[in-house]
Amino acid sequence: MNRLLVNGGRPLHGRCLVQGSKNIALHLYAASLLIPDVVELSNAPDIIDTHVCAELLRSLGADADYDDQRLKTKAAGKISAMIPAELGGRIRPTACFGAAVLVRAGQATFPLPGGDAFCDRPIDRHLAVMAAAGADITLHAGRVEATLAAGRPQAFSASLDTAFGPSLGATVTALFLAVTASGRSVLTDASIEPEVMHTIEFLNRAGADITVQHDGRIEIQGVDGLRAADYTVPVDRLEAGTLVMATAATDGRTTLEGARLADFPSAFHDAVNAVGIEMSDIPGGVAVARRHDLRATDFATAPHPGFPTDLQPQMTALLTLADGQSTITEAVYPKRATHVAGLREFGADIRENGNTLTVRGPRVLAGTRATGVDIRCVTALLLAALTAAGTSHISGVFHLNRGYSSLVPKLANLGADISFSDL
Ligand SMILES: CC(=O)N[C@H]1[C@@H](OP(=O)(O)OP(=O)(O)OC[C@H]2O[C@@H](n3ccc(=O)[nH]c3=O)[C@H](O)[C@@H]2O)O[C@H](CO)[C@@H](O)[C@@H]1O
Ligand SMILES: C=C(OP(=O)(O)O)C(=O)O
Repeated sequence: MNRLLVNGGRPLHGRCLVQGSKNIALHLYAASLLIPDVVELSNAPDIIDTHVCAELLRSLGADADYDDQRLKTKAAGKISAMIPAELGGRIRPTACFGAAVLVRAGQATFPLPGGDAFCDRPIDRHLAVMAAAGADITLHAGRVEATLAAGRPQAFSASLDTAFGPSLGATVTALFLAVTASGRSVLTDASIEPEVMHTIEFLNRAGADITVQHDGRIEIQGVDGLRAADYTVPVDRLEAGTLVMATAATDGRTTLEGARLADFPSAFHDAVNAVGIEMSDIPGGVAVARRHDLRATDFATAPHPGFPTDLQPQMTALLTLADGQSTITEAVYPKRATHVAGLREFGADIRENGNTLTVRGPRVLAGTRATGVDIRCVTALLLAALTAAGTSHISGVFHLNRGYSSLVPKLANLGADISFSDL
């Protein structure tokens, strides 16, 4: 079933449960490799990336069993230094896994990151942090080889800044290298994405000594080892944000169970509020509905609590329905515009100039055939299809399944006319 068949124009109504966060879960899976004892991660989403990570953990010598939204790991024995390309090349936090392997095995060889291919995924900050922790590093034929001369990371100081702001992934890599390093490490310009904050909370629960200072510095006092821990993967703010936009796009009224207003970054609230979407905390979830007809707005993606880059394609789709001209600036991944061609197939009026998209609306979208080439691209096309007049065929379901466990049945339960198709 590699296509979606959508008959658009049906408002979404009702309640649906938001899944556990893909991007937080992936970093927790990598962190579990640091812990020789049992780790239980509950509310772990049943998505392709979870299964790839479980297989990766097993290939490295750890136990990893996924069942009923729970990943249980035990990395007690010898950890292999080699992350295979066919697994590490399919997910994004590959260098974070590489750092965990380096800590456990004293050496690591890993491929360049996979995940969505909407633009380059540089790892220079990850490698700089590994070098600062005492690793010798070579990069050859798309593989990194890292060896800790002392067998164990040394304490270090590092900035996690990039030309596009603090690196989420490199901050997690730095945390992994510092938790059991000999001495006190200091991270500056560190990312404060929820992925980082939850990884810190999880590691501290496992016995790490990590403190986030008022000025944003992260200080890590190395400990001798980590102990068994469990953690509940928090709500997926990206699935929740997608459902907020799907509700507004179809002029529906939904309750997103398990979510709270505090789960969404402040810039997301600002943008949806400007567009005319009402969100409120109610018992058990967040209620969503339009406050008035959709209005154009301008926004830029930015690190947390900025507008998330992973919701930019969906917001672009929504703004095609809004009255007026919207300007969208993609400042985290300047080339993240894979959704534009597909949205134009639906009749959207979008101009692209560098990292800026200009959307003119409102457009009456018409059902079409379109192909999604990455997770949020296919999600944006799905949003367009939910509102378009007539039937749409969306290809690229694989990408959807990488990140959403059951978005399609959820939308169907809310009243969308959507199904999988072989056609
Ligand atoms: C801050 C931010 O929004 N990070 C996003 C990033 O996380 P992810 O961890 O994948 O990427 P980073 O946060 O590290 O990347 C942020 C920016 O820094 C650059 N960079 C990164 C590492 C490095 O060594 N050198 C370098 O230049 C990247 O190209 C990017 O432009 O992609 C994920 C998937 O879309 C999103 O969920 C995250 O929200
Ligand atoms: C781009 C994303 O993830 P990945 O990097 O895992 O493809 C995303 O979650 O939107």
